[in-house]
Amino acid sequence: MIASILISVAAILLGWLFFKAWSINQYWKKRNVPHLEPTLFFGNMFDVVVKRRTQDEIIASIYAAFPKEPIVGYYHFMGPRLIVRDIQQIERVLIKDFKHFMDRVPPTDLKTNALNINLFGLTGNTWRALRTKFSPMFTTGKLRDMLNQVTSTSGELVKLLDKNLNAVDIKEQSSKFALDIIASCAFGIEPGALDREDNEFKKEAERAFKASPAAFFRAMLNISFPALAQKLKITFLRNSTTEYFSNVVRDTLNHRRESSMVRNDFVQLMVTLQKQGTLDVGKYDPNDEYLMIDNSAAVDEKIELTDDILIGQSFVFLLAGFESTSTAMTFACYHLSLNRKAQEKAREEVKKIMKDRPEVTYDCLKDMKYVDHCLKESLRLYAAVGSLVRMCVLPYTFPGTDISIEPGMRVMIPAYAIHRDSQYYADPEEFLPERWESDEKRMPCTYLPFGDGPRICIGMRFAQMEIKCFLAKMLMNYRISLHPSVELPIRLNPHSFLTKPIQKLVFNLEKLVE
Ligand code: HEM
Repeated sequence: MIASILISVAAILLGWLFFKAWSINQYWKKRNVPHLEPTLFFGNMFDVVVKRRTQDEIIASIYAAFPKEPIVGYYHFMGPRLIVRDIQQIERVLIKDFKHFMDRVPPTDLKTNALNINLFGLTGNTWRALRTKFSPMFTTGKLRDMLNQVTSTSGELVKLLDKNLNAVDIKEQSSKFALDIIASCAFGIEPGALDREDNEFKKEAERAFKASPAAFFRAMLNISFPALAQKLKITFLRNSTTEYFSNVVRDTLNHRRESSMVRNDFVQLMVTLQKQGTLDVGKYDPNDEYLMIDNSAAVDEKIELTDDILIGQSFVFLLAGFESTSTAMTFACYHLSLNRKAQEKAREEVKKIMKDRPEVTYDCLKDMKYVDHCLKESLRLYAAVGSLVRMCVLPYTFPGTDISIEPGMRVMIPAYAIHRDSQYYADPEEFLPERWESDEKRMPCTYLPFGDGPRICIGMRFAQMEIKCFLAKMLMNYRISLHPSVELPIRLNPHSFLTKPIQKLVFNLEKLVE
């Protein structure tokens, strides 16, 4: 008797679950929005789970399936979302109608975790107030001051690489380089300190970013079902990781305040910001304009810069700037190794600019135009973030369409697909740095490795400076070729949050002597 009641209850529950999943899958059909047929529970993301394709590759195939549609629907597991295909509509979402699409995620509980108070995840006016405070940290003047930390770390990198030139795992080496720079600039740790294998900071960072089924599950839950993740108290990172990094920044902040020590890094700028309430922008530079967001719609939100807020920002610089930068360095080496002519041309440029100069300066990097084009082209083909996300925060009707959305709807900008669309790039699959030589302006919002609009990557130029410095050192010191063991074409890892190859990219380095 009890068994049959239990079986009936289970059957009803199961039936309800299937009905719920089925009715979610009717969302776009009911609204007459074009979409591909989803599967129950997985929506259009089944291939991600079985590691067949990445989220961005799936989005690109949906993008390709509707060449005439400005906007299409899809299902991110059990969440209906939109993909904006049309460039003018994308420009509206990212820039012109930004006030409707200000956030990426729903507001989080800022009290439970200091690291939640960071620029990437913050919402609404709190984000805006903080972004305005932190933007001056990334102006040309401040980056120039920080270059020293980058160049001294790049010297260490060459010493490290010289020890073994065969089958070099560039991702591993560039990760050490990027981590050392972030540790030095955002956590106030001396450059080179991470060279020791037993370094605690390095161990913790490696643990935090290690790809594992548990990490994939935590990331998926937080991205796809943030409300559920909050309820279950499952965060992106383990509590021990949060505690460790919070303590490092807290100790550094206290030390800087108590001692007379001054260093050119983000920690110092944060201490000044906390003391004065603002940062001096310094000399006007047109390159800084991208940081000066339109604040006309901002409510004058007063934000007290507590230590927790500063900790959150140091941490997001690590979270947003470590893996993305080292992956971009690896992909740039990959493209240069397969395109020998481009590699030689880039090397000639670097050698010419660096002739009779002991060290790379900010102006040297600025003059390396071809290296810049190689980096731009590499990021076009493999942008670390292949799909930008915005959440609708005010009801919106896409102009010229019947598609209306309500707050809470996620809208995806398919950067990976746009970067490979022959409408915007001739021979889109080819690595052609020369395409960036012509000065004529590209259509807005067709090049998005750092996003666009008021929420564009705040660290864009810091990252470009760091990667160009890395490439300049690599080109001056080594001829780079792909190790014959690397299977081509490369495949992307569907279980990685960022665009990353599934196979290890290893290289042979030939030492160049002057
Ligand atoms: C190659 C390296 C990097 C790439 C490809 C990259 C890419 C991106 C992208 C695509 C976004 C989202 C933009 C949008 O939604 O429109 C973003 C946001 C962000 N990035 Fe980066 N990033 C890189 C390096 C860095 C570095 C080095 C830092 C810090 C030092 C950083 C800090 C941030 C922050 C704080 C945000 C959130 C900005 C906001 O919402 O106001 N990133 N990045």
